[in-house]
Amino acid sequence: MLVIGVAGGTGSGKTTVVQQIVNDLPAEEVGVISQDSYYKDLSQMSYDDRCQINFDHPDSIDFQMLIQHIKSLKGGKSIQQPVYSFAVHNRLEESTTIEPRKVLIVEGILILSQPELRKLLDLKLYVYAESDERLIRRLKRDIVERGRDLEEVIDRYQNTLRPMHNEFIEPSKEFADVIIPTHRRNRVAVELIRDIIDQRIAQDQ
Ligand SMILES: Nc1ncnc2c1ncn2[C@@H]1O[C@H](COP(=O)(O)OP(=O)(O)O)[C@@H](O)[C@H]1O
Ligand SMILES: O=c1ccn([C@@H]2O[C@H](COP(=O)(O)O)[C@@H](O)[C@H]2O)c(=O)[nH]1
Repeated sequence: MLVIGVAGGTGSGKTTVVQQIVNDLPAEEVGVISQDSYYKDLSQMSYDDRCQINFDHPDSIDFQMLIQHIKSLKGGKSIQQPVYSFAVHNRLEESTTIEPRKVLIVEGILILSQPELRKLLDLKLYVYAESDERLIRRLKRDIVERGRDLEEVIDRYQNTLRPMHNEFIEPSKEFADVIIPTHRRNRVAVELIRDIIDQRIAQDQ
């Protein structure tokens, strides 16, 4: 199995790049897991308390479970991936079955920040966009898709998102094999990654 890690700040375009890569591959050969599914279970807290959590700090993620799940998939076993709701800031009761595939893409802001996790990655990508562009994208997305308002997004950006980005995410760029700029749609970078994946799939046949 080829395991590809895709990191980058919020709004950098990770999900979009992963989608472009996946669209070009046969569905039965590629699986995607998102770091967002591994936010810790906060059921014991009230909604108001959950709203105060720093969701950009590595401690908010159950990396042990994520690492265990990648190891299981590498070992040919399926996993039950938790389902996370941004609307309620919590894990839901249900889970999603993910089957092992030839290619596994693991995507999320902090994917390159954890040494134990990095060891499991065969190819490390960092998706890059300027911070003002990321903030604009995040504002639009969170208001339209995640039920936030302007004040909430700006407050989180200033208090947790920006400092955590500077402390944990931006420095993890040094571990990337390839940095993908997304100030515009970047077809060439996606084709490059696709070629690497094609070669690996062909080798395994
Ligand atoms: N290259 C790009 N140019 C313009 N908009 C983009 C680009 N890449 C992503 N977007 C938009 O920015 C928003 C955030 O992108 P997304 O892929 O969800 O980022 P991430 O997963 O890194 O948070 C989405 O609305 C997406 O359509
Ligand atoms: O309950 C939550 C959990 C996380 N967030 C924010 O999500 C982003 C990470 O997701 P991306 O898709 O990479 O943008 C992170 O910056 C958290 O602040 C949230 O708003 N609510």
